[in-house]
Amino acid sequence: MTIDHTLFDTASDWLAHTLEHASKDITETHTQLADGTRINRKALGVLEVIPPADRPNPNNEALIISAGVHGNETAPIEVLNGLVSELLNGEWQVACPLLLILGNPPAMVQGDRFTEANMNRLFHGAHGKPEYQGLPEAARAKQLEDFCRDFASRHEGALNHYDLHTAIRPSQREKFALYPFVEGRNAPKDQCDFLLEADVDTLLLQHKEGTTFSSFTSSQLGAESFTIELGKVRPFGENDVNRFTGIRDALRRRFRGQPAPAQDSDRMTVFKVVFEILNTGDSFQFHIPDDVANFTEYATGEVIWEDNETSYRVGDIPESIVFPNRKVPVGQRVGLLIRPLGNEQA
Ligand SMILES: O=C(O)CCC(=O)N[C@@H](CCC(=O)O)C(=O)O
Ligand SMILES: [Zn+2]
Repeated sequence: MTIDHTLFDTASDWLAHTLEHASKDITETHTQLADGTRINRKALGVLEVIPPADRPNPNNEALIISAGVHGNETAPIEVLNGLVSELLNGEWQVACPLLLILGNPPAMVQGDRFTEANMNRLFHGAHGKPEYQGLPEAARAKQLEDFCRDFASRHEGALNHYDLHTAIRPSQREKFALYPFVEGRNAPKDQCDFLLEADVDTLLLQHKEGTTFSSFTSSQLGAESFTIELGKVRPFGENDVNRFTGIRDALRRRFRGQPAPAQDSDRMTVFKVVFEILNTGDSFQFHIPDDVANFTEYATGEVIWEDNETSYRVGDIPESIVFPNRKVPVGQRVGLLIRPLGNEQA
């Protein structure tokens, strides 16, 4: 492959460059591909890709794609890096503006979810809270917000953001997406069809605004945004690439501005979040075992968590757990309880 070395110095690709320079400040660099596409390396792990002005953008859109907001969620990082290599290698031409982000390079080097604080709780302005001052993840979350705001202001067309993750636990539904809550907004059919194209057949509707990256772009920038869970956390090099061809091919198709293939929308299973379990402090007890899979269902009456004031029991309709994780700081999410959409009675 031919690589433009003004972009990545002597590194073999974008990911190698990002890992090599993870703890350094690097300057913005601009380059142009032979076909006139401009590529701006805006900061470490952040590329803006701008097609020539006279190239049609048939889907009339601008895309923000992020991976590695959690440093140990490596499969989507490898997918995005592979697409960047294809583009730089001239294998296809890009049709729409792209902002491509590898979120947390120092955590990627360590192979950890984060170094000092969970960056996906620091968006939507949360990075400014006093308790996060001086933490690297707070500075990075602010920087990424600024890049996204600037990108949104300079490019026309529908703004979309897909924040790609993998989950800590095994999952009864391997691939699923979360739709951030915005009052009055419903997930559009074309977005659900894109998820199906990417082999993501389960959608969780959030019930309130959060401090995740996708919640920020959705609420503050008016983007159609999703957090997408694509499988299970594994170290670099240990991912089965065959499990990620759906998202790779669907993103490549969007980057190229090609039309969406038809989908059978009935294949999408939709859940809504009914309760966000938070670590309430010293007396908090979580009754879900550490090794339980995402989407494990709990029957009516089962006690899920309790503290000195509250005992949370499943209501008249069974509820399933997603993202169980007791090892979070006080005030943060220990898990989500969900129900299939349509079971509205209870
Ligand atoms: O497996 C887990 O427990 C976490 C996987 C993960 O990082 N999920 C995201 C979801 C963000 C959202 O709710 O949109 C996260 O926890 O940040
Ligand atoms: Zn994650």
